[in-house]
Formats: sequence, structure tokens, C-alpha cells
Amino acid sequence: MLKIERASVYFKTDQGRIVHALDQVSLDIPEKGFVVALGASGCGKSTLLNAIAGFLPLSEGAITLNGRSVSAPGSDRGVVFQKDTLFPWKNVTDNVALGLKFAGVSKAERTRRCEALLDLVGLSDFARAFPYELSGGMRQRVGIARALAADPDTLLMDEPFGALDSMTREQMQELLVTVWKQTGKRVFFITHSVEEALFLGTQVIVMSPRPGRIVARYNLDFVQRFAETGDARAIKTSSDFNDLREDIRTLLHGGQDARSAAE
Ligand SMILES: Nc1ncnc2c1ncn2[C@@H]1O[C@H](COP(=O)(O)OP(=O)(O)OP(=O)(O)O)[C@@H](O)[C@H]1O
Repeated sequence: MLKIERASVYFKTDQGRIVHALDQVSLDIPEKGFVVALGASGCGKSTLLNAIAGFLPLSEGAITLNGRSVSAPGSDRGVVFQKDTLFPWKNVTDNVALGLKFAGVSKAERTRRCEALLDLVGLSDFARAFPYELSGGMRQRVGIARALAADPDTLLMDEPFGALDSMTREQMQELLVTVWKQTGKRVFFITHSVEEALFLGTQVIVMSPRPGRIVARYNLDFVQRFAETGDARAIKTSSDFNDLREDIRTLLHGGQDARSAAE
């Protein structure tokens, strides 16, 4: 279990002002769970993800992964950002394998794992290509493969498809469901798209404007339905999907009244 217990974060700005970014957030993400966070810009989503990644300390509260306290980055958590962070001078295989090389994994094992991961993300034919030769979607596929290279327990994804065109974005969502199903990873995913959240999440959390707290939680089975049927269009045009999308849009745009009603 990934357990976040009453997590709060206060930042001190360069001018000495205190910014209360995250307020008493509690969340359990079970094994194979796929939790998606939605909320207005600045509500603390990335702060929460960065705390889970071990990039920044909590001011209050605790995060544990399978009983161990999270206080620094570790190979049990793989991270994918909106902007790809690939090394332009390294080819796809070397980008995916870099962390493994630092970890002392043998060349033969690195090659074996890279081949399997590139197959998983549909990039087997691009193993020797350089990042400049790839589209935005392909670069994010490399990012996903790289995040999976050390076989982490949990994938942390901060708006990974936010910069992609809508058709590529839908393809990437479907690819991610396949990756998630095949690897059984736990996922924490941030997006601004209500549709993306509903399609991917086994649980969607909605956060309030700063200080960020969770104001609504929805347990969903759209992603399971997609995994079983492969028919994304049928799911995204279904009445229960559309009704929920409108409810959440109202919650996000409806101000304090709607948020209170959801609690
Ligand atoms: N290092 C920092 N120092 C001071 N304030 C910070 C720092 N990092 C984040 N903040 C502030 O904390 C709040 C939450 O930021 P965060 O990036 O977590 O929001 P977000 O929900 O991910 O936003 P977006 O959707 O725009 O990416 C914001 O008001 C931001 O300005």
C-alpha cells in the first residue's frame, strides 16, 4: 500500500512569504490501483506527487510505501513528467537503460530489459533512434519505458500527456492502460482533463484550490471496462461517463458551494 497520511506542505518564498500548498491530504493507493488527481492550477497536485517521489519533504504528515517511510527518491518509484527529460545525445535504448547502468546492472541484462520495455511501449523499431527523430508521443513512450526500467513498485506521472495533440493523447491513454494491465504497477497520475481522469482512474480525487485538500473521491470501473472491451469510444460516449464528467466539471468550476456539497 502507498499511504499518505495528513500530508501538509508549506513553502517559504524568496520574499519570506509562507505558501500553504497542501493541507492534510490522506490517500491510500493499493497495489495495482490507478489514482488520478484533478484540480485547478496551483492546487498542489505536483507538490503531492513530488512529495511521494521524495523530491520534497512534507511539513506535516507521513508517506509510506509498503510500510517503509518515503523521505528521498528511490528506485521503487518511477517518474514521468509532461516535458520529456531524455538526453538528446543518447539513443532510445541508452536513455531507457541509463538508470540501470548507474545501478550496476550488466549489459546483457540491460539489453534484455530494454528490449522487453520497448516492445511493451511499441518502440522496438526505434531502439537506435535519437530523441530528435521521435514525435512527442514517442518521446513520452520512451519516458514511460525509462520509468519502468528499474521495475519500480509505483509509477508517478505528472501530466504526461498534457502537451500532446488530442489524437496522440488518446492513443497514449490506451497504451498506458495496456502497460498498467501488463505490469500491474500502482499509478499516481495528474491531469487537467476530466475525461482523461475518468477514463484512466480506478479512483479519481478532486482537489480544492490552495491550500490543496481532497474534496471528492470517485471509485470507477471505466478503465476495467476498457481493458475488457478495448472500445474506448463506447465508454467515452456512455451516459454514465458523460454524467460524471459534467458533475466533476461543475465541482471544479462551481466554487465553494459545490465543493462543500461534495464533502
Ligand atoms: N518551491 C516552491 N516555493 C514556493 N511556492 C511553491 C513552490 N512550489 C510550489 N509552490 C506553490 O504551491 C502551490 C501548489 O503548486 P503545485 O505546482 O503543486 O500546483 P499544481 O496543482 O500542480 O499546479 P498546475 O496544475 O498548474 O501544475 C502553488 O501556489 C505554487 O505557486
